[in-house]
Amino acid sequence: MIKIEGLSKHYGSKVGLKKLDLTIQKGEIFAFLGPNGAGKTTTIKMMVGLLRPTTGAITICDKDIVKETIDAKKYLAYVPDQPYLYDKLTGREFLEFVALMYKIPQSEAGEKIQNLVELFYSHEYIDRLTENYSHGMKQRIVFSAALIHDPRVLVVDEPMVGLDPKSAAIVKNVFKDQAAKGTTVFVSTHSLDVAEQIADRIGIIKHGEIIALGTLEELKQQVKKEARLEDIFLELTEEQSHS
Ligand SMILES: Nc1ncnc2c1ncn2[C@@H]1O[C@H](COP(=O)(O)OP(=O)(O)OP(=O)(O)O)[C@@H](O)[C@H]1O
Repeated sequence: MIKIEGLSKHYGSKVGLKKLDLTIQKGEIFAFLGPNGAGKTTTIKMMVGLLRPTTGAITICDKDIVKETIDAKKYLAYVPDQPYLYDKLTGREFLEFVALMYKIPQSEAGEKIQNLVELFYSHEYIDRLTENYSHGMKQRIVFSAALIHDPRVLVVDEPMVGLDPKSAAIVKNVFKDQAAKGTTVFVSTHSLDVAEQIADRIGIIKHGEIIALGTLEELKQQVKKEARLEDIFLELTEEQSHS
């Protein structure tokens, strides 16, 4: 479970996030949408302990990410929008390294890695140096690394950027499978289709504030019409014209 209370972030005089209260339940897939510069990455970086909040608190499975960082991170997995790997390691060596970081016994790590290779269809390239991987191959290894310690909370920034349809389908299925196992999945995305297809609830943020929150059906009621998520998003995030 993720609990966010009174969260804000100021960059000097600039406000990146105003005041966010949000709880995401165990087993829920939450899609975080918003136009460029709305505050999505700011929120995510605070959730995963990469940025200090100006005010407020975030707990990951009841562990405060600022005060109990290591404990919170044991439950957490984060997939950033850009996949960073070590060029001179193979995919398998990278996963072995991550398993070691999480203190997964060597006797278990091999089988876990093999299961992830199967889940992400990475057999063909897992034993090649990652410097020769495409973006999509790298992203699949990063997802595998994120899941290796069986996280209870998975936070993903822009999962579909640069993925081909097969990789995108794999990732969407992984989100659904993870949620079915009880993992909380928080996904920031510009892909309204992805949000529509997989999210249990959707939050739309604009200028650092949540302006809509609920299931797709609830958002439809908010704009009082039978609309696609794209129409709802455009209506809610449209700038007021100043005449
Ligand atoms: N390090 C920083 N210093 C100053 N302002 C920042 C910094 N990082 C973000 N901001 C500002 O905070 C606001 C929110 O930015 P953020 O990157 O969180 O938006 P976003 O919703 O992730 O956008 P995008 O969809 O374009 O990635 C923007 O106005 C941005 O200019």
